[in-house]
Amino acid sequence: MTHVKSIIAGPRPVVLAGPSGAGKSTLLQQLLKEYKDQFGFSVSHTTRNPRPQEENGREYHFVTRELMKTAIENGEFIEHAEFSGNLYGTSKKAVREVQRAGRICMLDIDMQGVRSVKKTDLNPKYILIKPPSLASLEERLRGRGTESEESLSKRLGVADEEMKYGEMAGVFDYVIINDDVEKAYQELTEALSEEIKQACKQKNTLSNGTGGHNGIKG
Ligand SMILES: Nc1nc2c(ncn2[C@@H]2O[C@H](COP(=O)(O)OP(=O)(O)O)[C@@H](O)[C@H]2O)c(=O)[nH]1
Ligand SMILES: Nc1ncnc2c1ncn2[C@@H]1O[C@H](COP(=O)(O)OP(=O)(O)O)[C@@H](O)[C@H]1O
Repeated sequence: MTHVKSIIAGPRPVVLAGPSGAGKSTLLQQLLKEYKDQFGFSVSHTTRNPRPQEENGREYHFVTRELMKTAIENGEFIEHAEFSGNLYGTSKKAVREVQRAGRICMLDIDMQGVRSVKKTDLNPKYILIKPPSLASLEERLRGRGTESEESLSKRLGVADEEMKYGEMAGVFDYVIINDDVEKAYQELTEALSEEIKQACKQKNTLSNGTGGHNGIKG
């Protein structure tokens, strides 16, 4: 067991995993927009090249392999993995920053990352996002227009196995099939309803500064 709790205090984080193209980013973007005070994104490091709309420090910290390897050796990461020919990893700092802001930390990681996190005491809630079929996954990944044929086939090549692991009993707390995106989003907010309720309550308490009372005297 790797201990990370002692350096990362705060509410229980949430892991979103599922094959590339399942819709994790789409659902996360909607959640982080609607509940921007309640949830925060764990900005991972990666050695892959940024896509046209991506910004360094927002979607990822885009770094060289050399820099990332050194940081891993220095113990700066909770977990890391090689995916489709690139390194990806969650730094302790990324999670700490979200926790410090009083938000629930959302991690978007692959199945290797899930396996690694399970060996730590981070103890997140695990949510699996699945596409309705492998055919629709391919269609969506092609439609996104971000991948070369090589990268596409690498992603599809591991998707089936990733889902098989994800579907094993006890690995995930919730499984959401992202067929209709609005329905999937609703299921996600239901899976997080307790977190949303708690975070909103806490925010109200903080904003009126009275421990729950509305502050109006008399
Ligand atoms: N283990 C691990 N996986 C990550 C991390 N960040 C992203 N990933 C995963 O890496 C895979 C590829 O991510 P990306 O290149 O952004 O492609 P996309 O998920 O298809 O948009 C996805 O399965 C992500 O969930 C991380 O910090 N650790
Ligand atoms: N329910 C859905 N129906 C159709 N297309 C979708 C749906 N959800 C997401 N997409 C599209 O599929 C592609 C992959 O989604 P994305 O969120 O990037 O997946 P991931 O982050 O899991 O790799 C994107 O182009 C996105 O707009």
